Amino acid sequence: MAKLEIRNLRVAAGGKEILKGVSLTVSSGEVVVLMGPNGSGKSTLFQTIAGNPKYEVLDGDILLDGESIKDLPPEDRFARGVFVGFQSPVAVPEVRFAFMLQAMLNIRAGKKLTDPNPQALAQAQKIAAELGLKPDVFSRGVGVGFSGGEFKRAEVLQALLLRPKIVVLDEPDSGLDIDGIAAVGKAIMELSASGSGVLLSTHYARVLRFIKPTRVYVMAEGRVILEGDEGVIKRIEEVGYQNYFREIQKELAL
Ligand SMILES: Nc1ncnc2c1ncn2[C@@H]1O[C@H](COP(=O)(O)OP(=O)(O)OP(=O)(O)O)[C@@H](O)[C@H]1O
Repeated sequence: MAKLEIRNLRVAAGGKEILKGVSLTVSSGEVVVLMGPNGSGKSTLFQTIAGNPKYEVLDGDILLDGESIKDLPPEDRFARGVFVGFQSPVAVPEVRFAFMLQAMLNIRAGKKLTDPNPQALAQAQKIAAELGLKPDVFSRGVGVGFSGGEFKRAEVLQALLLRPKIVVLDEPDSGLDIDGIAAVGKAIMELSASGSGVLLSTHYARVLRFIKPTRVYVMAEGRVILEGDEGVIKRIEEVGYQNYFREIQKELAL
């Protein structure tokens, strides 16, 4: 049973404090959804979980299975089983996508980066087909010429291959056509059913056609202001964030 715990995290970037005390958890088998208006701090949280050095932790902690990973470099967090898929992944033209997948699996299996791993590649191609990812991406540089939807599918492909303890996905439904959302939604449920804990951000209730969230957190201005269930996502979609915030303020005042 794995657990990622974000404890009262305060984070600065570009000289200003962006996260102002964020706490949340995600455990094996859970699908936890993070929502919040543009600029509320969701991507900042995910970058901090990944260990991007541009994001400075001022206070608080990130615990994996009770141990702090806050000061570990990104590759060690990955090796311990934390996989983060970004909102706008970067292209790495020098590395073929097939080589990167093979290298990731080799690292995890304690093999050399360059060891041939035909079974892994065959498995990756099978999953890619299920995700609707065209076979030619394997021979291209990582992300080179990938469409928005191909980027998202490629990230989910990596998660499905690796089966990490914790999968963090920043807007996995953005840029996807409806078949892509269905394929990625199915993959997210499969990941949680097989024991990964999934934390994802989204702006839209349409994901609910394909995923069943365990819990929903809502962020505003660098803080988690609310924890609820999928009803929160539906209500936000109906009335918008600002009206929703006014509604819950009224409720809290009653
Ligand atoms: N490296 C940085 N330097 C300066 N400001 C930053 C940096 N990274 C993020 N910010 C600021 O922090 C705030 C939160 O941004 P963040 O990308 O985390 O929001 P978000 O909730 O993911 O938004 P969106 O829904 O638009 O993706 C924004 O005001 C953003 O401009």
